[in-house]
Amino acid sequence: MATLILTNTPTKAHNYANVAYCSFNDSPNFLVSGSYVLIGDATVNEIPRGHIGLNDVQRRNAKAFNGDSVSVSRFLPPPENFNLALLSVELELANKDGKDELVDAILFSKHIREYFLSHVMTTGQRVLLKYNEIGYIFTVNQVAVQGKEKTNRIERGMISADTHIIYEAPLSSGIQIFNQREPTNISKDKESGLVDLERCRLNGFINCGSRHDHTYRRIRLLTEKVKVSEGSPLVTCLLEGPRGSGKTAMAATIGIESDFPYVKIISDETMIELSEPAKCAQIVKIFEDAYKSPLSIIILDDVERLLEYVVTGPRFSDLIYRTFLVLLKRLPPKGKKLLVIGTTSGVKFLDSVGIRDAFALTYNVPTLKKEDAKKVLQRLNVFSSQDLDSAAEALNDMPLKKLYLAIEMAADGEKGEEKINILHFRDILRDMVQN
Ligand SMILES: Nc1ncnc2c1ncn2[C@@H]1O[C@H](COP(=O)(O)OP(=O)(O)OP(=O)(O)O)[C@@H](O)[C@H]1O
Repeated sequence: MATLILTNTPTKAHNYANVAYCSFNDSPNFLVSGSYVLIGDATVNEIPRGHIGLNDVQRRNAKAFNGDSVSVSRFLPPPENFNLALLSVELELANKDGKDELVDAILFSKHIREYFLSHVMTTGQRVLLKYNEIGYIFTVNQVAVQGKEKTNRIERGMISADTHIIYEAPLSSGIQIFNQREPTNISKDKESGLVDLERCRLNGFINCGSRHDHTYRRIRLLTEKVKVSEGSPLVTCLLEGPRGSGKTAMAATIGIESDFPYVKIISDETMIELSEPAKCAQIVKIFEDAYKSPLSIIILDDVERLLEYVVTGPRFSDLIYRTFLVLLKRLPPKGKKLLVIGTTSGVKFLDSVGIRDAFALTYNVPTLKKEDAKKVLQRLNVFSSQDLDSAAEALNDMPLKKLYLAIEMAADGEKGEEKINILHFRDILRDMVQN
């Protein structure tokens, strides 16, 4: 046990970390008041010897002020498993300026696990962190160490890549949490798959009119059929439509909303910088992992891009092509069911090489008609009611991606204004069409 004098963190930038700071000469690996872990590489020269630097939240939690002496003892993790299976926290905003925040539990947990990997969390501890440029504080309510979920005595453990985090946010906190799942309902495989899927619908998933909705319902129905049907254990379908019409977001939403234990997206992004054979190996591995789960969904996003299709030059990868042909026909083992959803904006090409036929069904995801665009604009609430029809008219036959782009560009030029000026919006659209 040692006594150190309390001071600030070296700079404000050091506030957003779950560490305490001390002089290089003072020993690292301390635990303050049973709560804070001091990690070795956080020691900095700006803290005088014999002092310990804590942020505001830590000081308040320790009920101590700058200049106070605090007792600090060396903390040694127990030799047995110390990783947290479960961390339950209460979330609040560090600065309450009246603005509400929507927090995606899956993405937020990923951030916490990466940022605080190997940090020790103790019941009652309050941690300040920054996420998407917003300051949050979480208070640790409950912890459970792997293999010791039933023991109430353990009140601390270390965050690992497998720690499942549960959030509570009182109504008054201004935080709304979504995508929160019970730990037992979700496998690690599904959770990592869901993170990739959530990235495909960063704008959420809103109703884009009856034609989109029709396709969406058809695919939903397919997932139900796969679940209950005694027929083929493999169902394959293709979502085709113009670039940016919303195919990926639709397939991702089907995956996220399904209760299938294994859901994975295969896209160019998930296989970046891999060689052709490595890509094939990864694709085969994903299918083989799916065969182990009773119910799986695999999304093949942008099939022509996965095939490395280019309009000029060597046209596509023969190796990936043959891999797809095999996998789209191979039946999962007995008792396992798989739904494969492909997306494409190059259906003619897929037709010409016989890949389209490998999918049992094809559905269209169209551009927006003006009544669809109006629905989306109403939801986004960026035009005054008298400009709504005119804006929707200008967007007739546009893919959703262009609608979002045009709105973003128009809103950029309207800093401080609540609604977008329709004339400015039309100018932007005209430029986009001309380019
Ligand atoms: N229903 C929806 N609600 C809200 N945003 C959506 C919806 N569908 C698509 N988007 C958004 O529109 C943009 C384009 O969607 P998406 O990438 O799914 O289109 P795509 O047809 O797969 O495009 P590409 O052909 O380029 O692969 C994305 O920013 C996406 O988040």
